[in-house]
Amino acid sequence: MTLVELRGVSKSFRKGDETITPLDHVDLDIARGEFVSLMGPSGTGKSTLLNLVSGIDRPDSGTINVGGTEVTTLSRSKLADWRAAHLGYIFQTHNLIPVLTAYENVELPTLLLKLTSSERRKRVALALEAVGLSDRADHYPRQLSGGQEQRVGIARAIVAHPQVVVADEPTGSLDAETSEQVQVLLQRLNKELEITLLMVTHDSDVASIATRQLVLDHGKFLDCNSGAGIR
Ligand SMILES: Nc1ncnc2c1ncn2[C@@H]1O[C@H](COP(=O)(O)OP(=O)(O)OP(=O)(O)O)[C@@H](O)[C@H]1O
Repeated sequence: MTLVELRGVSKSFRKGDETITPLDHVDLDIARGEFVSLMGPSGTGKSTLLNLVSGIDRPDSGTINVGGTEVTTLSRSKLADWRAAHLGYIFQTHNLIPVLTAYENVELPTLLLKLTSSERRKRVALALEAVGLSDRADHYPRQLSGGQEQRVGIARAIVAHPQVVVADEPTGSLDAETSEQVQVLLQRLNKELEITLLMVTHDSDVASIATRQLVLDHGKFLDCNSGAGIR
């Protein structure tokens, strides 16, 4: 069943006198439970695609449907509510708030949801458990290793039980061993918690952990290991 559906999506930016079109009438289907990796040369529009799927930016034309919601038609305030409930975002650098503990950082997105305080506590505890950091809940980011910080960032991305998690180079700033741990974690989240993932990476080894690999170049998807879902 298709969870993310892009149809005829285009996005251009003006750079001085020049217009660049990172995405040119792109179609894409991602099924529920898929783990899709997206590679491609620098500046080809990978982050732009993530920003469109997550409703951070809007396309110039085309439609983007996520879990039955036509994201492109939502008002700014509806979009913020939708994103809080249905979308998780993992960044290259974890973007944790230094004055908040791991628990409080993970709790943050849930404050935008209508939950009782006991439901909220349960969700945060489950998310920290999923990334193996229950024992670090009271630690501040400076008291955590780089890999642990990234895992807190991942717990924060999944705490709202989103339909889709997008990840922009989640291992990009990690050493090889820590990157490996995060890759194993992402695969586990996909297989065990059935989280649908769309991950941008420059590293073909990291891309290979996904169930489907896409390459974006000159505004189009070029290549993948399965033709399904791309035109
Ligand atoms: N808000 C913006 N304003 C102007 N140009 C933009 C904006 N966002 C992206 N671009 C341009 O669009 C193109 C695609 O950018 P994007 O960040 O999506 O590429 P990318 O494939 O993720 O690159 P990288 O692999 O280097 O992260 C680039 O040329 C970039 O400069």
